Amino acid sequence: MMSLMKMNEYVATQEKICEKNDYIAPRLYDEYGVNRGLRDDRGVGVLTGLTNISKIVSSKVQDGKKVPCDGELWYRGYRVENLIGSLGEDELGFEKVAYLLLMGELPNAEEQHEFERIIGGLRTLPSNFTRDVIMKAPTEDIMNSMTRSILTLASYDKNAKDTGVNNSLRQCIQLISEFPMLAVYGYNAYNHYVKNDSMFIHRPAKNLSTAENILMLLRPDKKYSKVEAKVLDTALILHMEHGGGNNSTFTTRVVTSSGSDTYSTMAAAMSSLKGPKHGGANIKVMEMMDNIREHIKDYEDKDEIEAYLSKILNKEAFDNKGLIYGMGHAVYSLSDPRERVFKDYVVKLAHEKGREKDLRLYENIEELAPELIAKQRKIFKGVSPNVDFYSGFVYDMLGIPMELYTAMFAVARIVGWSAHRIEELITNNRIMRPAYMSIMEKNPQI
Ligand SMILES: CC(=O)SCCNC(=O)CCNC(=O)[C@H](O)C(C)(C)COP(=O)(O)OP(=O)(O)OC[C@H]1O[C@@H](n2cnc3c(N)ncnc32)[C@H](O)[C@@H]1OP(=O)(O)O
Ligand SMILES: O=C([O-])CC(=O)C(=O)O
Repeated sequence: MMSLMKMNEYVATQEKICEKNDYIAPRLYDEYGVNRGLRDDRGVGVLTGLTNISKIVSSKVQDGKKVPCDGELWYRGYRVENLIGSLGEDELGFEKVAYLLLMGELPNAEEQHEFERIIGGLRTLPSNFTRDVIMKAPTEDIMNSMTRSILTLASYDKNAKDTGVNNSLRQCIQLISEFPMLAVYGYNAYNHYVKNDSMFIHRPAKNLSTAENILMLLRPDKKYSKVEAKVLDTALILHMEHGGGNNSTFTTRVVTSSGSDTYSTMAAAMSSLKGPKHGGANIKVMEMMDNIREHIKDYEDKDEIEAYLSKILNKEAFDNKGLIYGMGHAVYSLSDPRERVFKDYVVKLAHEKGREKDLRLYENIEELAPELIAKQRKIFKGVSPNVDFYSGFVYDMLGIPMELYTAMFAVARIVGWSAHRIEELITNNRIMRPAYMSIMEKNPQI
């Protein structure tokens, strides 16, 4: 077999050839009227579908002109903050909101109880699945581990290929129940085999909610407080759904439209979500914050913080990608409503846990970064902190390990993906096939 060094040398040379042959001048996109990233030059997405599942508002019309406004997120006709606010102090809402998104209407008490009983009853994996699949080849990349598990679960489903609506709904509900186990057990395997820590695998409880199960499965003593369960439950509700155009949900709709099965569709959506510009940003924010802490002496010194953020933007620091993670959004302009809900929890938890110093650093970045990005980039719609600027800080204060942050997003977003798969199956029935303008030159020599 070729050595890694030789292979690296080979691809370093070939990379230059690819760069020469694959380069397309940005001006050609304007010339041919092609919207890069399926968005126009003001960042507005190309219209590709209709949905009843959720609505995102980021601008309104004032005196006949479209102007940016504070962000709003609606699930099936209800504002997400109102849904969260309508729950009792100790009431956990993941299952109720999941029912709303999947079925299109709020459940009555009996329907909710039945749905919770079904979700609870499905919290089980095939015999030896944890040992034979999850424990094999442990990795810190829990999204990869989960994706592998999802694809393998197809082999245990006698009806895996049936893409009918009712079979797909059954598979989606089953995966929603199984995701917390795939995530936590994947982490447990990594924690033991890679980090040399102790191994424990708790069984999930039928009568506990999704958030409680996650905390219980994660902790050696299975204990958690009501407040911790409430905070995690809220985080999951906030991450459940975000329209048809976000990268992973669009992936769900594209793959569904080809007639593929539920397992393959969800595996594709997972692969999209883990990207650092999408769901993977929650891990990146934490890595970036660690990096900033290492390079900043005074968390109160705004000049020092600004200078380091400038270096990040100029690709001279952190991962040299030029992005300040947790900032900016493809749709929101002035604010992301979910960030505001997270911020309330962050403030409460940071005081309880003695993390005020960290909170100050976050708040200073929250204040400085949008202005800096707006100064250095071409931003038409405004830039503000997104849902994941604070989510990692919250998870950290709940004792959830960083490797699981994007997986927590997936545990929630599979609900939205499922709703969109069902909507696509019921309403569309046409393969998605956009066009690419070919600028290739024909070579008549052979
Ligand atoms: C759950 C979620 O998916 S929320 C998003 C999570 N992602 C992140 O936090 C990663 C950091 N943020 C980003 O990369 C971007 O803001 C995205 C991917 C979320 C949205 O990207 P876009 O819609 O292309 O943003 P927008 O149109 O406002 O960008 C305009 C310019 O500002 C840049 N920009 C936007 N956000 C940032 C940022 N946080 N840091 C640096 N530059 C940024 C864009 O790269 C673009 O630059 P370019 O013209 O040189 O290509
Ligand atoms: O909508 C998007 O582009 C990103 C997303 O999924 C979210 O913010 O939850």
